[in-house]
Amino acid sequence: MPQYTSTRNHQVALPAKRAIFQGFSKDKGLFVLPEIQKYPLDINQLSGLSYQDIAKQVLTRLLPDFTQDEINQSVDSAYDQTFDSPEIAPLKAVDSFYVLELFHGPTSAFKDVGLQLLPKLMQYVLDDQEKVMILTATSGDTGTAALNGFKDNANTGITVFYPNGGVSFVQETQMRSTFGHNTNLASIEGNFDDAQTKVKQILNDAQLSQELGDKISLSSANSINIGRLIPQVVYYFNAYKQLIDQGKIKAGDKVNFTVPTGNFGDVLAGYYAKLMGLPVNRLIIACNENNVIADFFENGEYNRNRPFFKTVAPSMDIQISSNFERLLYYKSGEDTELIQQLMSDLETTGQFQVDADLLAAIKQDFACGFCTDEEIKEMIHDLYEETGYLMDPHTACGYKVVRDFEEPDSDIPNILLSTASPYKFIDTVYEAVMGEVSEVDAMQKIMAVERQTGFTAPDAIKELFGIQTTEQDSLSINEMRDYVKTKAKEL
Ligand SMILES: N[C@@H](CCOP(=O)(O)O)C(=O)O
Repeated sequence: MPQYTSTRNHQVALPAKRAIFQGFSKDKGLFVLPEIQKYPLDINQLSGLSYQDIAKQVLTRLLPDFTQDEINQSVDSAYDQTFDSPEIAPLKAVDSFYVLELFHGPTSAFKDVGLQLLPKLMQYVLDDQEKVMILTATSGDTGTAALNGFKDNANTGITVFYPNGGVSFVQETQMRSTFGHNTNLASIEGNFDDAQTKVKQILNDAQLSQELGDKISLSSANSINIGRLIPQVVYYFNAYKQLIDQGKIKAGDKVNFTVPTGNFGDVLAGYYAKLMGLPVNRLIIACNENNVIADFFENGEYNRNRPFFKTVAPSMDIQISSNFERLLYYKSGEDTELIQQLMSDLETTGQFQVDADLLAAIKQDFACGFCTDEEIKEMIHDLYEETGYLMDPHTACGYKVVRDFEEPDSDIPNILLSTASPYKFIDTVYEAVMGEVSEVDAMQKIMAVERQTGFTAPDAIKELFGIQTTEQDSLSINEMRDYVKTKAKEL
C-alpha cells in the first residue's frame, strides 16, 4: 500500500490516515505521496460524472488506506446539502474566459470544499479512545470554514487563530458567530505568518504532547494537512469535465488555470491534478502585493525579508507559502536533503535560492504575476462594467494576471479560480462598484451592491447581521501554546 513520506526525510512512511491525523511531520516537513503520477484518473471517462463521483475517484487513489465505504460516506455527507449548487463548483463563461466558482459552500469561500470533507474523513482516522484538537491559522477564510466544518464533531476540538485587524468584517463576524461545544477562536497580535509559524511549532512541541498525554493529539485544518489539500484536486478535474460536457473542449485538450495564491495549497492541488493526468497547459499563480513568489519567478530567490502588506485581498496576505515546499519537493525530483537545506535557510535567514535547473523545471508548468490594491479595485469595476460579472478582490487579483498572460492567438481555454463571494469583502467591492468610499455599515453596502448589480449575496452572509456573536479571545503569540494546552485538556 502506498505510504506518505515527509518532504524533508524519506525515512518517514505513514499510511494516509496517520498522515491526516498528525497533519504535519515531526521533522517540520509536509506529508507527500511520492510519484503521484502513478495514480492517474482516466480523463476519457470524466464526461457525465457528478462532482461526488470524481471526488471518490481522486480520494480512492490518493488515500488508499480508507475503505471504499469510508470514502463514499465521507464524500456523500460532505457535499449533500451544504452547497447551494448541484455542481458544487460551477464553471461559468465570462467574457473570453471561464470562472470556476468555488464559493458555493456554507462559508462562501473555496476552503469549504476541503473543510466540509476533512472532518468526515477525520471520523475514520480517530481510534476509539483518541481525541484531537485541530489547530488552524487563518487569514480569514480557512478559520471560518474550519469552525463550520468541525463544529460539534465527536472527539474533536477546533481552535482558530487569526491576525487582529487582518481579516474582513464579514470573515470576523462569521468566525465569531460559529460556535459549537468544541470551538475556540482567538485573535493574535501578529500577522498570518506569525500565527502559522507558531502553530507549526506547537504541532511539533514534544513537551506539550507529553503534557497532553496519550489520548489527546494535535492536528491541523490548514492545507499543510494533506487531508485538507487532496479534496481540492477534485475541482480541477470537475472544471475540465464541465468544459467537456458544455462542448467547449474534448478529452485531451489542454487548459490553463489561474489561481489566486496565499499559502500555495490551491494552485498545488492543480499541479497534483496535472500529475494525475489532467491536460493542464499552464498553472498561473496570482499574488497580491505580498509578491514573494512573483519575485521568485524572476531569479529563483525566495525572500521574505520585506515589508508585510495588509491588502484588500487579506486572505492572501502571506509571505511564507507553506505548500511551496511540496512543489519544490516534486520539482527537485523528490530531493529531501535539498528541501531540508532550503527550508532551514528560510527559517534562519528568511530566504533561500534555488539553482537555474530547478527554477526552469518550475517554469515548465507555472507562471506567476501579481496585482496591486488599486489594480484589484479597477479589475472588479471593469469586469463588472463590461460583463455584469461581480468578483471578490482575490478573484480580481487573478483576473488581472489572466489578462497579463493572455495569448490572443491561443485557443487554449483559460479558467480562473474564484475563491470567495464578493460579499465577504464588501468594503472593497462597494468602493469598486459604486465608485465611492462610504461610512454606511456593511449590511447597507451589501444591499446597495445587490441592487446595483443584481448579483445576490449568499443568505448565510445576510443572516450574519443581527446574529448573536461571541467576543473572541485575544492573545500574544507567546500565549498561544498555553491556550492550546488549556483548550485541548478541556476536550
Ligand atoms: N488563505 C488562508 C490562509 C491559510 O491557508 P490554508 O489554505 O493553508 O488553510 C485563509 O484564508 O485562512
